[in-house]
Amino acid sequence: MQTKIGIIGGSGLYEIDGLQDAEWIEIDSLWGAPSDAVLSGVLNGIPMVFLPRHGRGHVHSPTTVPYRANIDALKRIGVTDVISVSACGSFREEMAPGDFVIVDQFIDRTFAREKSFFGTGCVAHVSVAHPTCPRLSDVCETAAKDAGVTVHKGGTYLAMEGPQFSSQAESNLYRDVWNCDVIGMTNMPEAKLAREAELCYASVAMITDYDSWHPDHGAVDVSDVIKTLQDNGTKARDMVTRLPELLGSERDLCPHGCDRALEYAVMTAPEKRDTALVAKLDAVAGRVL
Ligand SMILES: CSC[C@H]1O[C@H](OP(=O)(O)O)[C@H](O)[C@@H]1O
Ligand SMILES: Nc1ncnc2[nH]cnc12
Repeated sequence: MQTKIGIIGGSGLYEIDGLQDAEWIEIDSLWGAPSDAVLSGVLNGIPMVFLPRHGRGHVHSPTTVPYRANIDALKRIGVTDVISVSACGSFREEMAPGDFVIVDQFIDRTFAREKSFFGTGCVAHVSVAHPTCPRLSDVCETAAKDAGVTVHKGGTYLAMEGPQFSSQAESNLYRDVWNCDVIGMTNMPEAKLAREAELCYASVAMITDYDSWHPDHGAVDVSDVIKTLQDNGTKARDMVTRLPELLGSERDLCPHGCDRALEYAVMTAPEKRDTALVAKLDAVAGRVL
């Protein structure tokens, strides 16, 4: 199978460099309109698409990002590997602004978003015990290191609803009691939906601030985030240009089973399935329905 890379760019990453034959393509999704068109092209011989998570011009809030449409659109156009790049606050002194963290766990505290492609008439339960793909995460780690970034391998991402930042009490809870490493507002339900769509998913957290726990840094505000956003975006674009060579153009089955997540997940008896929902699931779950 041919690798096709999908980059979801968060705050500070609204474009990527070096795509050949690049064009913005509108993708129709049965799950509504994606955040924006996708920039589609070829990078170092491998097809790649880029989707700005908040849309060009930062139109969507973390709550209103159309997560299902985004993942469905990427699956629909043949993406095999999704790399999410996000601006995040840090709960660790050593994970400093400008560093990247390769996230491998999440605590999902979001509550105002649709979190599944499945539901009444087609129920499915996938495992998200290990929500990111280790193979793809390794590639991101190498690419970021090669781009000269200080990289921390592994970290727990607290996904909050937002759009307001956390209170100091919440920040302390997430850091001291829940042992989280970074905080952001967008990787959930994105990672869960990628798993439902049988896509390999890796998350690169670009640290912009110390949230609100750090005695020497005070409470985070958007100006803190913006200070490192531009530099982080430059590093992320460098990292992205290194991904194709590391991933390779031919792709075997994922050794961690991301691409087979639905194998035994669908519970609803075939004769009881809702035909309209099954039709909507053509790209995400057509393989097993
Ligand atoms: C601009 S600060 C808060 C905003 O930035 C992050 O966005 P993304 O995850 O898409 O990089 C964070 O999650 C918030 O949405
Ligand atoms: N401290 C923070 N909390 C939530 N999302 C963020 N994005 C960047 N910094 C953040």
